[in-house]
Amino acid sequence: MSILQNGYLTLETGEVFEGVLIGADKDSLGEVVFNTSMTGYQEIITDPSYAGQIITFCYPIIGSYGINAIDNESITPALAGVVIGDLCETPSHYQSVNKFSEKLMQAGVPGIAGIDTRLLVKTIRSRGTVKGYLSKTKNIDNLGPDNQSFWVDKVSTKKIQYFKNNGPHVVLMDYGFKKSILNALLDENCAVTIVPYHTPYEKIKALNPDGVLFSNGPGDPMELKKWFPEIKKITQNYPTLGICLGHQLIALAYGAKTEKLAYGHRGGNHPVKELMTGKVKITAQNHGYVVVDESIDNKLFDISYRNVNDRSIEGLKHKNYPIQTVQFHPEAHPGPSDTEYILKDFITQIASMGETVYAIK
Ligand SMILES: NC(=O)CC[C@H](N)C(=O)O
Repeated sequence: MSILQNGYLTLETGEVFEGVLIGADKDSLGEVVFNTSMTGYQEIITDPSYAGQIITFCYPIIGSYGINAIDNESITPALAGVVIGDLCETPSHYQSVNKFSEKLMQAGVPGIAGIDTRLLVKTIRSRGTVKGYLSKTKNIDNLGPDNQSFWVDKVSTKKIQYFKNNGPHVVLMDYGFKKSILNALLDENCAVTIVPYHTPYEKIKALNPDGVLFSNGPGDPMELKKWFPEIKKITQNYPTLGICLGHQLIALAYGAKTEKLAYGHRGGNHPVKELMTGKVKITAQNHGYVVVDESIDNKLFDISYRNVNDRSIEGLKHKNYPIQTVQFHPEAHPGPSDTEYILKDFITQIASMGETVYAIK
């Protein structure tokens, strides 16, 4: 049992929040973001897309249903820290095997509890996403060593992994994929090959996939600029689905631009409108960047989904190639599964295309 120690979250804009340190005993610098989901803290802290970020949980009590053995989205949490209101140290759930604070400790992730998260979120909303420093001391003048890093390289697989199955073969381009994406493919009987993010077209071709899925992942999509030509080539040769970072990368590979949102979309209740049908779906989201509306070549792409709150781009469909991309998370986890049909439709599509080869335009 550790002795509670006071600590501080210092924002680069000067605000200081005092609380109690939890988790790993170390200082940490990261982009301070917030997630509005009411449940799903385990999936959130293990989602590799949060690498390098300090997550503020808007829900006031964290830890009440513990940590279970099945809901991790990756083996090692990559986030820089967590900020919470009340910490529950007496979890109650039949599947719970661990406490939230112990999970943080084991994962080497520092955190701070007892924070007025409403005030912190209001501050981020007015300032835009800011950097913050978690530490035992106030660091108003010095935010500590910068942890700027190419996070995709840190969280992507180092070696090719293959999952045998009877259904269509999907290559999963791993920018820091969530386990739920792999599970959704395996549940539909897909054979899956997970490949590192820098895998070129020729190597993908040698794997002979029926379709390619570009995963979610951390950081600024422009960091992957060097690989845009290969990404474009892959999408011109295989039916493609892009999720979140994958969506941004495909848009960029075709000449669109991305920009940073003021404070991102992170939560489990983001309404998006499917433009073809006018139907609104409630989606799980976690992104700080977005594809710039005016930068999309409307001779190449149709906009398939828009966010109902801010009208930002939530999905694209290529006019000639079987390429579909979504900014939100059809695999859910945590959050609603209203859009899981997107993954199912992709698998049905690649299964029905079989050996079809289509000419590059
Ligand atoms: N979940 C993701 O794939 C996030 C994509 C990207 N890192 C962003 O923040 O916009």
